[in-house]
Amino acid sequence: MIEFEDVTKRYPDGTVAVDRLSLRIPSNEITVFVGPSGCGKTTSLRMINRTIERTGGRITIDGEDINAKDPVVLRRGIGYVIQHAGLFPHRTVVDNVATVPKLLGWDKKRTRDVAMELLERVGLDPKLAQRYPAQLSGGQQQRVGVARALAADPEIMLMDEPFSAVDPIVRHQLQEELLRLQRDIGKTIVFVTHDIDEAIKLGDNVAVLRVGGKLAQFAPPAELLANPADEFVESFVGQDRGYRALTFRQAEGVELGPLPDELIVDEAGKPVGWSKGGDELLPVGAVFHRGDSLRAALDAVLTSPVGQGVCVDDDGKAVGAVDQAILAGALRS
Ligand SMILES: Nc1ncnc2c1ncn2[C@@H]1O[C@H](COP(=O)(O)OP(=O)(O)OP(=O)(O)O)[C@@H](O)[C@H]1O
Repeated sequence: MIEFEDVTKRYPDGTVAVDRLSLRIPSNEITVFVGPSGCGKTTSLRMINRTIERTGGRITIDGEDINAKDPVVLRRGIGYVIQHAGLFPHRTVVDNVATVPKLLGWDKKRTRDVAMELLERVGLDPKLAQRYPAQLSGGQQQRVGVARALAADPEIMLMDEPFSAVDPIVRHQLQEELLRLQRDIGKTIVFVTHDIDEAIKLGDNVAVLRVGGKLAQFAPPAELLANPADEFVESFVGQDRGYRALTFRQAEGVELGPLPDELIVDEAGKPVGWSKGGDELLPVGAVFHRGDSLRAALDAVLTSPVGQGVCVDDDGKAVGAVDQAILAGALRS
């Protein structure tokens, strides 16, 4: 656990970037710092690896004050990923990933093996290993940045707006991959973003900061959406928070109706379209799985041309349908 106790950062010009911040960042989970520009997110993050020194309070990792450690030793146990990846332009991809293992004096073979394995883990084709950063797309560079931060197998990963500089589609992919990776590696990740949707999607816990570096709320995303602590948090999480809160409600409890006769399925039972009587088929619309959220179920109903959302099992076989009336009942409960 990383604990902030009354942590303050006052820059030499008098700016108070972080003001008596107290919070506990649980191990092996993703904690997101979110808030408007200038609210002290980056300052808070960088005080953890002491690339910015706090001016008041205490930060401990597993009970030990980080100031009791040599900063170089401290940073070896903490991976750091930044916007635009910050790769070394004159080193190949594999050499970039191998940066810290080389500093630690690992032998060549082990270093290379670990670097290649990590490239694969973050979803990069091994063929890219010998390229230089400028020969990669922005999304690929970010993946290399994540692989480099993971190379020495640190307990903690600090990620400062790592996905802000890529387009929305790549950003979505990188977010999904981070969640997948985290299911395997279970690191303590502290992630900074100004995007509340990203915070809600990635965070096990979200710390909302307000300008002046004060903590407005620290809570799991579902709690943040359901019970914003004050007007600032409420306006920051957005107008459609009720709808977005459905992301955290399981569709599992929704009673499925029978498959309508108009739904045409193939021989494996997978939905192929809605029959209009003749040969023409209307598209199925979005489908949802049993374990999906109520938001996915609602989306299926809204995108279905006949107002019936199709539920499928793990093999893609249609197992039931829901309509507005069934969903309305689920929402009321
Ligand atoms: N070296 C510095 N000297 C003086 N003030 C600074 C310094 N670095 C940052 N600040 C100020 O501290 C406050 C917090 O900055 P910080 O970069 O931590 O915010 P942020 O929430 O990460 O912002 P953004 O989302 O825009 O990156 C801002 O008012 C900023 O201008």
